[in-house]
Amino acid sequence: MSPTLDEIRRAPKVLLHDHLDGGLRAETIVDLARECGYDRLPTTDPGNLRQWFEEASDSGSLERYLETFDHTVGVMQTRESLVRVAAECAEDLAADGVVYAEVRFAPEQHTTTGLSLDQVVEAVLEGFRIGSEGRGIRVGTLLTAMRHMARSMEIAELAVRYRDVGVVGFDIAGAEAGYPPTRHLDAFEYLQRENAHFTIHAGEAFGLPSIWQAIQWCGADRLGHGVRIIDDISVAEDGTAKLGRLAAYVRDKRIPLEMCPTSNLQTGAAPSIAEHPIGLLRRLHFRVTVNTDNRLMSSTSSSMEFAKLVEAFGYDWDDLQWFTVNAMKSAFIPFDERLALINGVIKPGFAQLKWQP
Ligand SMILES: O=c1[nH]cnc2c1ncn2[C@@H]1O[C@H](CO)[C@@H](O)[C@H]1O
Ligand SMILES: [Zn+2]
Repeated sequence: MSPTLDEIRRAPKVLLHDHLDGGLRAETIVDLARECGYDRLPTTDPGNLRQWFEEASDSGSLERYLETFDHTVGVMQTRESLVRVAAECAEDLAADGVVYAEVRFAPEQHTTTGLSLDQVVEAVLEGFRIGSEGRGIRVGTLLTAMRHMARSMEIAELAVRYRDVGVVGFDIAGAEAGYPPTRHLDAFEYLQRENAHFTIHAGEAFGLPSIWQAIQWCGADRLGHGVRIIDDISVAEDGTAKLGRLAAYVRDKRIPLEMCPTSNLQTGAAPSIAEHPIGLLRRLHFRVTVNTDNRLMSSTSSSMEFAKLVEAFGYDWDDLQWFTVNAMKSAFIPFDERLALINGVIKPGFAQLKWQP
């Protein structure tokens, strides 16, 4: 019997790729816009607004997809709004059965009314603390630098400054084509010298050169999306696969792929769930993880991403546990803490679901 959406919601899940400014509740956007006088929302009806985000994000282009963030970022410019959005994020993830999450956002985008980068980070950390308390979830924060801007070194330093109080890593995001990761090489080299962890959005809207740079020039610990790694894999008619040197390196080194199936359909990175590279990459035992990217824009959740994969690929509980353990192994928190979650929470949780009458 394949796992149902309701059962999947009860499974202990791990989420490594989720944007804070891509996961707001529509009601909250409307409230915050009213409070801060933001008057550019396409509609102030929460139901219509939710639908607007989903449709506007479904353009087949990453650049157009990213335009919708003007509205979420636009209402996240005060300490109170950042605390609220982060607290609700933790609550929503916990309600979906996520036990460990790494949520990312770009501090540099939240300073238009005068907050300092430190104040922005402190507000978000406070919100995650409030929203996680007593809900059986742990939330780590990733600080993102925008790849078209030139503040990555500052943001990398910010991530190191807050590493002991909830920030677990660093990322770059934004339009990929025209903005290769090597533009930010100084930031990545600094993080490596500081023994800090980072992931890079690569191989989503641009191909193998972006993935190659992220890994071999910048030293990324994980890849955000990384779907285009399939351009370096050829599959014969009998199903046997031949890996090129880069794909082989990614698999041999167990470099985690933060895959986000629904988001990829919207930005045109994959044609359908059934044809999504995740099917092949899972079969070839790449270290694949399953993520939401932007729950608002994609109208999704961790459970829904899993449910779609179950439907398209016939995955069972063992597959879902494999994705989940992969994600926990790939988290940026210390090894002993990852192990404790795998053995103390994830394996017992899945065992209970697998053996229920
Ligand atoms: O899938 C994606 N690819 C690249 N950039 C993204 C994606 N989703 C969101 N952002 C960008 O990351 C910023 C910080 O969270 C968002 O404001 C958005 O511009
Ligand atoms: Zn992303």
